[in-house]
Amino acid sequence: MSTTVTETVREEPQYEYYYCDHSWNNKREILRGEKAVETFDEIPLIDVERIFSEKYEERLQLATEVADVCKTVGFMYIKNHGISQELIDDVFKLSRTYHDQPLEKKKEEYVYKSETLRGYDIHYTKTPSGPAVKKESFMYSYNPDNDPQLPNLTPEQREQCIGLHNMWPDHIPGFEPRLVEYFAELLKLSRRLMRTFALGLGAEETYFDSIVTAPYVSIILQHYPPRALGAADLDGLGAHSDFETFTILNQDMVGGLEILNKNGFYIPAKPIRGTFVVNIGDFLQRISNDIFVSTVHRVRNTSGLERYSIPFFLSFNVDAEVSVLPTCVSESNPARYGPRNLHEYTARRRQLQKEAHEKGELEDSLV
Ligand SMILES: O=C(O)CCC(=O)C(=O)O
Ligand SMILES: [Fe+2]
Repeated sequence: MSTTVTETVREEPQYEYYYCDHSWNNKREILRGEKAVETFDEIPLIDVERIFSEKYEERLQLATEVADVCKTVGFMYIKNHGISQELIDDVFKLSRTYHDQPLEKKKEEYVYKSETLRGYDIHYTKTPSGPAVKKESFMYSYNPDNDPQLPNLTPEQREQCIGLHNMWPDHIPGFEPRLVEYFAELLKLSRRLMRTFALGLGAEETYFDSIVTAPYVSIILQHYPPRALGAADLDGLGAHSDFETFTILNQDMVGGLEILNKNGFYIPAKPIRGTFVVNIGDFLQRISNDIFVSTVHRVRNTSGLERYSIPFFLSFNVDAEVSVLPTCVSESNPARYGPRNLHEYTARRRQLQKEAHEKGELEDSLV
């Protein structure tokens, strides 16, 4: 009898639940035992120096390598990306300076003071001795006035660039100018990478150029304190997929980011100095007709140290209706999705967040 019970339990499919499309009801089956498939157990490192090459053949070769990883892992480290280590070190210093301030000071830029939810946010977890900070963040977004490639916008298009309403802690010397400089550098890199993805999906290199002229982009200065003793939630950031086109993540040397492989194992994205982690988001998966994969990941800071990371999320221009790429469909594999405006989707997300906050319903935020 007991054997039968054990076997029944073993046969039950198991799922990893994750946050996507406004809900935690998304699940991936964990493929173990006989169901296990070939999957990754490490994150590839790609030298992207060829992104700057004058030779089309070299850029194409890089795009093919990158696309192989986007189809299987959805995550990669990139090195030789052209962004100075001095600038990277400076933005981490500024992030530490910001987060080291007293809570009341940080709340001067509290997201719920802002129409567009830019600024400071904080999440707590329960512990036997009361709430403990799980993660806090400072977010800022694309401001067309700071784009090194100034866009030509109508007043309506300009008004939709929510980074015009960024909130800055003016009392921290150099904070805004250095972070704006970092944003501009990453914007340039991301436009190059978008070309690499276009090529990797079999399209013209410039396929996306006209819809990343004034894109919706955000940077978050994330701070994960060491996990509190007896914390109800082991995650600093729960399992989720990113919803934009792709993310360029800059992490410090502490570690804690983990990537879910197909057999349900979380693979650590160990920090490698001088690299960024780049991962595909849901929207690029969607418009690639699921050829590229948006992989679930989470952050668990078990180090006992403060952890800082700085993700950069790239979307398209606010008025871009984007369809599945023609190169990703065929007669036998038609488009699985219709056109979508990612900006409307993100506006809806902000609206839901605001409503949940007003009702005091944010599940893990006891603010
Ligand atoms: O902090 C990290 O390493 C990852 C952050 C992340 O996944 C996110 O903000 O979407
Ligand atoms: Fe993420």
